[in-house]
Amino acid sequence: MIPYNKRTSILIKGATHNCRKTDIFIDDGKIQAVGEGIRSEFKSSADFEIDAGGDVLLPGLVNTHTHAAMSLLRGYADDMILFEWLSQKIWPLEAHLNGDDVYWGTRLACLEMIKSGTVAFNDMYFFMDRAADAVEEAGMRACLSHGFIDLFTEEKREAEIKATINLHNHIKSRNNPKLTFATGPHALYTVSPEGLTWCAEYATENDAGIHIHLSETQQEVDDCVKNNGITPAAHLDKYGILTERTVAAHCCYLDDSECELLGKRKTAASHNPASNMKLAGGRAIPYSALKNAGAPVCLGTDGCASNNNLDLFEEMKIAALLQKFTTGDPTILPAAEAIDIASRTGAEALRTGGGTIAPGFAADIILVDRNAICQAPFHNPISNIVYACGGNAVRSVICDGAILMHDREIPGEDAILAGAEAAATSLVARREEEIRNQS
Ligand SMILES: C[C@H]1O[C@@H](n2cnc3c(N)ncnc32)[C@H](O)[C@@H]1O
Ligand SMILES: [Zn+2]
Repeated sequence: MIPYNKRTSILIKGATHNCRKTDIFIDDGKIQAVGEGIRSEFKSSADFEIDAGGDVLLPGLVNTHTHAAMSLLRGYADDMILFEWLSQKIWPLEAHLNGDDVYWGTRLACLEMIKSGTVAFNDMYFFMDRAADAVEEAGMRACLSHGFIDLFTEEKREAEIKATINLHNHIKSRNNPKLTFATGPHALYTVSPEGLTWCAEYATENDAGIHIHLSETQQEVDDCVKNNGITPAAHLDKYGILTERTVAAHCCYLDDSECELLGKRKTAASHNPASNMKLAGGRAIPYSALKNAGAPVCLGTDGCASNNNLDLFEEMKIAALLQKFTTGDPTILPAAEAIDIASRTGAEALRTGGGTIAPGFAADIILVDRNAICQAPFHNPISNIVYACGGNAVRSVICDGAILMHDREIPGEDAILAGAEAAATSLVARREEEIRNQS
């Protein structure tokens, strides 16, 4: 019997780590020991053993920008310009969302993320108490934020403040260390200065994260400079949004001084290359400038309506290729660094305690199939993982010392697929009925 979703003491034997055979012992949700031949020392302490058979051991991946329940909108609206896509298709459909939709959409998203080696994610959406149900049942870690959109009116701002405080209280009441809270000011074009200030102050008072979209398009930059006389990052900084607890998604159009500012504030930039390419944002994140400025760069998928999946293996490859292609420099963002931005830097930004394979770190780890086609030949498993493998090469996932997937099995998968399919069908039907009534 596999003890799914329950903390256990686990001995993993014969994994490949840093090109060497290694064992790893996990207990109390933490990595206790890593090394060749530690099995004799820990054999009697382990409740469960996994024979890794050479599978590649990696830190669990961290998706630093998602709207998980948008998995229900996968394929609903593609091939459009960002603002038209949001205002004509996505927001009118989202107006019909209810808590059950968010529950099923987040269940589906968690299933997809676990299947592709992700253990933690940073999520901004609505009805987030129901997202919390889904995350908890899946056994993952998540930082949850209510998408705060006041559209520059005081009435909406009051409602968003209430929703944010309610979510914070709800998460505290669950008393689950794997669930954390962030304020979620959507973007500078949807949130007033008063709203931004409130989100910044509330997060700082509560030592919470801040999750925001930043500098996704040229339009956002042009409008910000026209309306405020300063660049988007400077605008957010004016209202206290750029902190070391902040994750800013996209960051495509940051200029050098904005990269310096993120570096100074230690604000993490979440790179979402697939979404940027699909929505044709027109520019890749200034990866080297951010890195040189000391700003942590991490990786995210964005929602399933603009990606259209949650596979961070694909995202690592796209990130590496996009940097190489746009800079003309094939040495930029090498494979090991792509894995680093998909795991360690994200774990640090979300303060999960994981992201590194060493004693004392959270037992958030994955095993990638040694016998997958993408690992043949086995010259360089790190290269294979970034440039050849997809998330379906992941065999096992452990989060907080609990097994979430073993040999690609996750309990309840069929019921999740059925529940999500039904929720998506009903959501679109409600929107279609509205369209019929309007015409
Ligand atoms: C939280 C809110 O963010 C919206 N959303 C989803 N994808 C993007 C994007 N690339 N840029 C801006 N907003 C986005 C969701 O549709 C939701 O309305
Ligand atoms: Zn987004």
